[in-house]
Parts: sequence; C-alpha cells; structure tokens
Amino acid sequence: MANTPYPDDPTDILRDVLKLERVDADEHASTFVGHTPPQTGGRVFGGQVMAQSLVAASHSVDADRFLHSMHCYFIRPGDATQPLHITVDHHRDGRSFSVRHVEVTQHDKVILSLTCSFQTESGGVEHHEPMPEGIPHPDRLPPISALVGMIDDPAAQELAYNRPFDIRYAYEPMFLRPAAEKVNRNIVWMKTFTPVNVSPNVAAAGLAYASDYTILESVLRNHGVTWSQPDKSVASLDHAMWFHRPFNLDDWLLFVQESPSAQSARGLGIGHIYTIDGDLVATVAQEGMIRLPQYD
Ligand SMILES: CCCCCCCCCCCCCCCC(=O)SCCNC(=O)CCNC(=O)[C@H](O)C(C)(C)COP(=O)(O)OP(=O)(O)OC[C@H]1O[C@@H](n2cnc3c(N)ncnc32)[C@H](O)[C@@H]1OP(=O)(O)O
Repeated sequence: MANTPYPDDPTDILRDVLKLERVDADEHASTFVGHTPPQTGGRVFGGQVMAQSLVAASHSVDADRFLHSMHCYFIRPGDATQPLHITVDHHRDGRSFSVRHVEVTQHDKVILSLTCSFQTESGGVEHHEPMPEGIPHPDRLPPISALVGMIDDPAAQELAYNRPFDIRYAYEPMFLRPAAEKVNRNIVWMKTFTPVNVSPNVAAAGLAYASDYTILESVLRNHGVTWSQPDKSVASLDHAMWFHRPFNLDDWLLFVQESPSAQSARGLGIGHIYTIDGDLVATVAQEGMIRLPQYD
C-alpha cells in the first residue's frame, strides 16, 4: 500500500456509503441522508448515488422482494462536500412487484431521479446468452494499483487506492495511453477486495456502483481516447440495469461492455455481467455525454 490517506481496505468505502441515516418513514414515503467519503474531486461518482438510492428503496420493501430493474437520470452533478438527501416514494406494492421512485437532492435541487422495481416470484421460461470464451483468468491480470499506484498524481492515487472494487482489465487499460488496438469492447473482471456479507438487494446496489466505472470505456476505446486526455468532458447521463440471477459481490464477475453507437456528443454502452461460472447475472445500459475537443 502506498503512503496515501485512503483506507487500508478500500471496500470499507462501499460499506460506509451504503449505511444511510433514516430520517423519516410512513407508508407512502421514506427519507434518508447519505454521505460521500473523502475524495480529491468535487463531483460525486454517479455509481455511488445510484447505489445509495437503491439501498434506500430496498429499505421500504419486504425482505423477500428482490431488485430486478432500475432506470435513472443523472440530472445535476453531485457536490461531494454536502450530504445527499434521499426521498423514496412508495409508488405501488402489488402481489408480486413493488415499484419505487427515488429523488436525490442537494442545495434543494434534484441531482438524480431513479425508478426501480422489486419482485417476489420464480419459475417461467429460462435462457441466457453464454459468456464469451478465451478471457484471461483474473488471477493472471494485474490490479489497478500495480498499473498506476506508483504515479505521483492525485487522480492516479484515487484510481489505485480509493475504489472499493478490485477491477482487472482483460484488455490493455486506457488510463494513460490509448490502447494499442481500437476495439468496440471493454472487458473487466471485478469484485470487492474483501468479503461483504450483504443481502441480495444491497449486493445489487453494490453492482450498480461498480457498473458505472468502466461502461463508457467501450465508447472511448472505439476512438483511441484515454482517461487522462485533457479538456475532455465525460459524464454519465442515464443508467439502466436489469438483475437476472443471484451473485456474490465478493466473487469475480466478468463485465463485458460494447458500444453500439456514438453521435452528437453522446455515446451508448451496453454491458453484460457474468459469474466466473458463466451465469448471466445482470445487463447494463448507459448513455454518456462525451465532449472531446478534437471532434468539435
Ligand atoms: C493516471 C491518471 C489517470 C486518471 C484516470 C482517471 C480515470 C477515471 C475514470 C473515471 C470513470 C468514472 C466515470 C464516472 C462517470 C460518472 O459517474 S459522472 C457522474 C454522474 N453524472 C453526472 O454528474 C452528470 C450530471 N448531469 C450534468 O451535469 C448535466 O446534465 C450535463 C451532463 C453537464 C449536461 O448538461 P448541460 O445542459 O450541458 O449543462 P449546462 O449547465 O448548460 O453546461 C454544463 C457545462 O457544459 C458546457 N456546455 C453546455 N453545452 C455545451 C455544448 N454544446 N458544447 C460544449 N460545452 C457545452 C457549459 O458551458 C458548461 O460548462 P462550464 O461552465 O461548467 O465550464
């Protein structure tokens, strides 16, 4: 571990942000306050606010109702120095499905609007696309700290030591230099650094958190763009996710991401998340704003 202000176990960041303070609750709505851990940048990571919203929503449903989908818009940037005020409207509880709407506000303005649905039911038709073959095992790939942890730069240090997930790139990462090959796919393994003993709904919230890190890389890779390119402006605009099957957040998960389209300063990423045994556990779609000076 480098000499940084970051926690010895970065997964503590996830444990901390998912602990919300309940402010109020009745049968129609519930309110919570969430926090952002120390970071150098002023904008809140979108995955964090999504995860906090999903945990808040899950507090209002019965324990046998499992998150199966969420859809959200990132409306304004979050302010990392201020608390996040989270309001959950309990839209409907049916016999099988419960629908919730969540708004997160700061400075009296909405920064995130999220709708999600929980279900208690099983059976029915079953199929899924197979996991791609030939992806290197994560134990043979370096952690991000081995790639950028030695760089004396706050962004590199945060990347190496201030993320709750161990993320390993199946292709060459594009942090500092463009990947050797322009490819339409971005593939990473991910898991928490240390075991987390959480309910399926909190695990789903954690997966939503992790899914926001790399999905737009599928867009950037197509154009040989690096994260360290100056003057670029990249932000998640919306995010949708479907949860298909149970999984453990502390076991390796393969996130296979592709970009079917980019245009008008927006790029679309679509991702599938598999267990290491090849079960498809979630599907992700995100559109991002991607402003690059060389394309103006
Ligand atoms: C070794 C080191 C490696 C380091 C390696 C690090 C790797 C590190 C990987 C991280 C990977 C994580 C990936 C996280 C991805 C999220 O989580 S991002 C966080 C979640 N998303 C958000 O916070 C987005 C929230 N939404 C928004 O902020 C607004 O909707 C948007 C996206 C800015 C768009 O709104 P807008 O209508 O353009 O907004 P507006 O206020 O009019 O303008 C905002 C700015 O855009 C400019 N603008 C507006 N329109 C235009 C235009 N047509 N053309 C140009 N500029 C325009 C405005 O002038 C303004 O600029 P400023 O005055 O702020 O300079």
